[in-house]
Amino acid sequence: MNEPAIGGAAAILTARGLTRSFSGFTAVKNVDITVQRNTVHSVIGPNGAGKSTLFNLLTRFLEPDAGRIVYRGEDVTRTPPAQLARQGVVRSFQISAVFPHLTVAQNVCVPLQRLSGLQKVFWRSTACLSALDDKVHALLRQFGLSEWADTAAGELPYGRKRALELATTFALEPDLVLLDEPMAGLGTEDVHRVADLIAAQAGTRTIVMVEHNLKVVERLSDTVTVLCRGEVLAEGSYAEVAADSRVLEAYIGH
Ligand SMILES: Nc1ncnc2c1ncn2[C@@H]1O[C@H](COP(=O)(O)OP(=O)(O)OP(=O)(O)O)[C@@H](O)[C@H]1O
Repeated sequence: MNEPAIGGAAAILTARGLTRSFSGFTAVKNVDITVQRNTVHSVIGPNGAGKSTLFNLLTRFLEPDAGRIVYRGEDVTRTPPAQLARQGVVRSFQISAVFPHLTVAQNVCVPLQRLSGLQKVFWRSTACLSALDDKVHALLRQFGLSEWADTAAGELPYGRKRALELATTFALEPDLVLLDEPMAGLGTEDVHRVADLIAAQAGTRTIVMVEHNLKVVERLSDTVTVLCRGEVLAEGSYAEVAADSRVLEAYIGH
């Protein structure tokens, strides 16, 4: 059933009044969020602010105690995560798991195969690669992985593995991608490289990102929502929220 366009016509995902408690402790409290199509929307906040809980609620990995979620005009508050993924909401990195014993090219082939609707699983053979060769190699180029095509994914350096996770996520041509701390564990050089990869996708996809690296948030985000103690403390451009004294206090307080 189509819902009235809460959040405006350009909104792709809206949540209203999202609330979730654990054993009497409210981790996410009455959160409203509106994600505009083809923007990068980051969720930041001090440790324990409720970012992961919100992320899990939006991707339907957690049930809300209250509130509703609307995706492209449809109420998805109770939609199972797998169905939401089929509707174009793809979450890294849990869904786009990397298979360590497959090569990088074979890993990219898996989601492409799913997308193309091929019935049989050919990923151990060369059949898949020849059928989807051009697409595989275009994706590998796009994500800086061409020279690693024949390397087993498990042997990739950490930063390249993150690039592969992104490649398999974006291979599914999602309308909305949710990235959970894409810079976690990366060294400075890899942070720049992975941020470049995400920046290259921005504008043609909608990206929601939970991220601790504020430099990356500043560079990539159109909108930033700041959570503190489970509630929305501030929202706006990075410059706007960074200039908000309550945001500074929340970070210093932690
Ligand atoms: N499954 C759970 N059971 C009990 N408490 C939980 C659970 N998940 C989260 N919490 C609590 O909810 C609060 C918010 O946690 P959450 O992981 O969402 O915060 P976060 O902002 O992602 O933190 P971090 O930046 O440290 O990852 C924390 O106090 C946490 O201990």
